[in-house]
Amino acid sequence: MARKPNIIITGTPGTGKSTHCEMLAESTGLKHLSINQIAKDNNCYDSYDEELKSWTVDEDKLLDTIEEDVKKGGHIIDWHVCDVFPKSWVDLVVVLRTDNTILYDRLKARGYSDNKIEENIDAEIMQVILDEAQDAYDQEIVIELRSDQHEEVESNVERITAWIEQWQKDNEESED
Ligand SMILES: Nc1ncnc2c1ncn2[C@@H]1O[C@H](COP(=O)(O)OP(=O)(O)O)[C@@H](O)[C@H]1O
Repeated sequence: MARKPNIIITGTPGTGKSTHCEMLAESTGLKHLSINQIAKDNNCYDSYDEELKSWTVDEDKLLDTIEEDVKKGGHIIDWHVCDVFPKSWVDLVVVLRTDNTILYDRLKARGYSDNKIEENIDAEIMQVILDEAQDAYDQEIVIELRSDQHEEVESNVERITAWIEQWQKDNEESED
């Protein structure tokens, strides 16, 4: 059977990663890997950041935990960090982008502290994650999609689904 692609859905917290991943997993049958949840379930942490009130992830332990599964293909990786996954694992990187004022409201609604909101809004303005994605992976596989409005979730998912179908066709052909 043909291999299925691995896709990273990344972006600043609140841009809509898990919303997109859930819908995409439903429409494609690819498996949604919520990295925050996996890190928590497998205790892949190394230290606690007092200022941000969150744990920092032990990336080596995290990669060891998911390697065997991800290498088989067919996974949607959902995390705000994208540049730690080996290039050979990754077929497409989607960076979600959200308008600052919309993102502010989403993070406020989530109950984030002012510090944490400010840090995330600054990262979105500076396009930190897009830069990281473009530095870590080939330009052709990194795409940037808007995630301001609900309708965009659906159109983005359609676009990624079409990309997956094309990828699978191309890969079947190259197997002949
Ligand atoms: N494109 C969008 N339009 C409107 N609301 C959105 C959109 N994407 C996400 N949301 C909402 O924003 C909040 C954060 O989305 P979520 O998927 O949890 O983000 P992330 O996983 O990137 O932190 C949720 O309440 C979600 O319903």
